[in-house]
Amino acid sequence: ASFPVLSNSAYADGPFRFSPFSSSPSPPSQQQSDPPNSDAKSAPPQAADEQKGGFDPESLERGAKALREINSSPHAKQVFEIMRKQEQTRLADLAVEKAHYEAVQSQAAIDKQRKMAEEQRNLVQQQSQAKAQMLRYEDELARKRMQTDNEAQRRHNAELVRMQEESSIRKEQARRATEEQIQAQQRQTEIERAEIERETIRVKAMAEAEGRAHEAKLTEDHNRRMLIERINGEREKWLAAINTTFSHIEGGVRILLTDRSKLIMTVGGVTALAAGVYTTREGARVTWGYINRILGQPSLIRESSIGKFPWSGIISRGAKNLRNFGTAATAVSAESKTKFGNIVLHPSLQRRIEQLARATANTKSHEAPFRNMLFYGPPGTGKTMVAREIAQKSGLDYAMMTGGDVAPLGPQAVTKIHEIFDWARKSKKGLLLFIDEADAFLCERNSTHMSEAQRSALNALLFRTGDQSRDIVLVLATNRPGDLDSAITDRIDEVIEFPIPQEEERFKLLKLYLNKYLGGDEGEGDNSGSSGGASKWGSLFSKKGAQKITMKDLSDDVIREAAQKTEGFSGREIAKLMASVQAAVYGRPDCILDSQLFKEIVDYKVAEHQQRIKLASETG
Ligand SMILES: Nc1ncnc2c1ncn2[C@@H]1O[C@H](COP(=O)(O)OP(=O)(O)OP(=O)(O)O)[C@@H](O)[C@H]1O
Repeated sequence: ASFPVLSNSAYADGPFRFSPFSSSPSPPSQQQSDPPNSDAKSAPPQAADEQKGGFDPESLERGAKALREINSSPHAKQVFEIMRKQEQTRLADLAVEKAHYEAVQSQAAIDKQRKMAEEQRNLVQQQSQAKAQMLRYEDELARKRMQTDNEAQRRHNAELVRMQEESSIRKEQARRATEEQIQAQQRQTEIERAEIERETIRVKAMAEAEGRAHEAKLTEDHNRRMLIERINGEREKWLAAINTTFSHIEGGVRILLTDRSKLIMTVGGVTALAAGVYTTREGARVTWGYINRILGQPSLIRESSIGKFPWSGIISRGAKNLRNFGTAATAVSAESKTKFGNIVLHPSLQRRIEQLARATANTKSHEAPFRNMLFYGPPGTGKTMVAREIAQKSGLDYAMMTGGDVAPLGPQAVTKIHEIFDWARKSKKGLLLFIDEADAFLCERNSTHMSEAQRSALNALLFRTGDQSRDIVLVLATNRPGDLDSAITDRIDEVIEFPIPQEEERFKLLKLYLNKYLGGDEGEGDNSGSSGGASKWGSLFSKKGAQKITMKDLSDDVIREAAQKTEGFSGREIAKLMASVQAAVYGRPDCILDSQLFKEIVDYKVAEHQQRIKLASETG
């Protein structure tokens, strides 16, 4: 059996594909029945194609021919072998191609796996990130919760502390109230005891007095009888004298009425006498007013070192003032004279005041213009005292007036202000004019409370103090420096504040007034105000021979404790406190001042001070 063998090219090129191992070529019948040289061969190709249904048999023919040639060839076996090898090669190529495709496929699978793994990794990473974020968030939440808890705890603790403090304050207040009540009761008991003792003494004294009164009554009766007898004798004597006188007058009047010329002379003489008396009296009054105005001290001046009249200084006051104030030269030279023994101030303030006093005293000798001063501070801190002392120590003449005196003068105020300055010029030493309560008439000119007269007075003062003066030092004292007119403050060279005394100053003040009021040192220093009054009473009692005050266990520690307690007290309040201590001691029969009584009065005064501040803050 022969196999149709196709060449490779024929196999590839032919329009037919058929297996090289098919049992018979197709269609053989047709191949045989249609020889290549038939009529159709001569027909045009298109028509032939149409006859064969589009099939081209030429390639088959060529294939068959080639097969025949191969079959007939002696190398058919080799050809066949080659074909088989070609086929094997082709199969091997296909296998390679398949392997290649498989390799590509497995590469794609690997890529896919890698991609999946990467996606997996990304997913895991994202998950871990989300988890970390969640953990962070939870941590943050926990921290915030902790902070909130801490804050709440802190608030709670603070609330607890506040409540504890309030409760302790309440307890302290209750304790103080109880103590005060006990002390008040003790004081009341003591007062009642003293009252009873006084009553007993009074009853005794009354019994004695009754005996003495009875005796005196008997003596008085006797005296009265004697007196009546003497008066009767005198009366008779006088009646006789009057009768005689009237009989004489009657005679004279009768003569006058009968004699016309004598009557005219008498009437004329009496009229002339009356006119003379009247004229003389009125003339003297006018002349005195004139002299007073020209030479006398202005009525606004309350206190002055210059005598009221030029001659009065020689007689009494002038001599005393001369002794007190001396000349400027002696005042300057004596260092001790600028020490302010009776005034307790902060050391720096004290130094400044002493220096000012020295400077003021020396100004006149150097013929320099004087420097005006303003003292301000809370009431009772020693402004007036210091001004008075500076005036005294500086060796100048001094005069004091009060701002409150100006307003009542009305329209006359302007004249009075000018009078003061004219009068001040007469001083040869120079004059320190101290105006206390200066804000009373030197307040802001725009103020609605200011009357027209006050405004004019202020203008007059501004006019007189316009230039630097070599004759007058103006010292103003006020509690309200802010109220002063700006033109007034413009004329001030030295502004000094007087603060409330500190603990050390309070200690010194307490000691000073303890000595002054209770230590027998009562005659000296400033006696103005209520404190001064108390001092006078103290000396009055001792002069009358009352029991002397005895001090018991009143150490510096007790006084220092009082100084600590009296925080916020002014100098005046401390002076008054010591005056109260003095009064309490005199209220006791034994006149003993012990630390307990002292502490009681201090506590009482401190409570009073607090109460006053409370009231002031409530009303103000
Ligand atoms: N620094 C002080 N040293 C000693 N005593 C003082 C002092 N301050 C006040 N006092 C006492 O207080 C009283 C009143 O003082 P002073 O009149 O000088 O006060 P002030 O400041 O002028 O008060 P106000 O503004 O009310 O006039 C004095 O008489 C004195 O007893």
